[in-house]
Amino acid sequence: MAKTGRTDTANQREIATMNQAVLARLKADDSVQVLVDDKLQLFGIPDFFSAEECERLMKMVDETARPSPVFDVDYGKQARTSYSGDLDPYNPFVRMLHRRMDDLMGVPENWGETMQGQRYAVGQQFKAHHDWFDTSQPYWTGEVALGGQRAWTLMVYLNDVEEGGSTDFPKANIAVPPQQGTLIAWSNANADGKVNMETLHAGTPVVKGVKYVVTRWYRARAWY
Ligand SMILES: O=C(O)CCC(=O)C(=O)O
Ligand SMILES: [Fe+2]
Repeated sequence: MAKTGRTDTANQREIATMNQAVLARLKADDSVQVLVDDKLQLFGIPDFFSAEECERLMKMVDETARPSPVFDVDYGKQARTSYSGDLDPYNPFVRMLHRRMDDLMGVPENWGETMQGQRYAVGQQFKAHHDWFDTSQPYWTGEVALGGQRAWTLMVYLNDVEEGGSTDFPKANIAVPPQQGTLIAWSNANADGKVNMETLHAGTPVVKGVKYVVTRWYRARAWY
């Protein structure tokens, strides 16, 4: 599991402000289901992407996905055995979906990272981790100078998985099953803008079939 934690106090304040606005917006949105609202804030929206959009994205993931540990941030040895890759941020279809997510959140496009696609074959998984950057890693110096911490996570399941592959939040005792088009969103921080350790989560091993997801992380300020 990645070491998690600090960010500077200015970034904490930015995250706290963002959190308040985003939480109010999501709770006022009829399409949004509140899945957890005590230890962490976790929301779900069925059919956020259409089946056609999911099919198109899965093809794009197949074109970009490579073994995750080779080029991604270090989540710890073998924590992540899926294949992953960033989608093309200039692709009009990707941008259209980015904007839909930004509108849900009520934040500018350049607060969101480019959607990252992931494909898990049978047996592949993403072991329990936090999405917060590991501040002990060399890449952190660059990240803090740019967008700061990953304040929010949005994830969309692109297909139904025959067996396995749920996203588990062990501290909140909830397992979200993959369902095509469903978006889940959670804040990685507490109200004070500091990391919420209860957001520990895992992509559990696929037992049968294959699993495709896209993830878009949001900072609390522009990162490009
Ligand atoms: O695939 C999942 O269910 C979880 C993925 C995840 O946690 C991540 O991409 O950070
Ligand atoms: Fe994650």
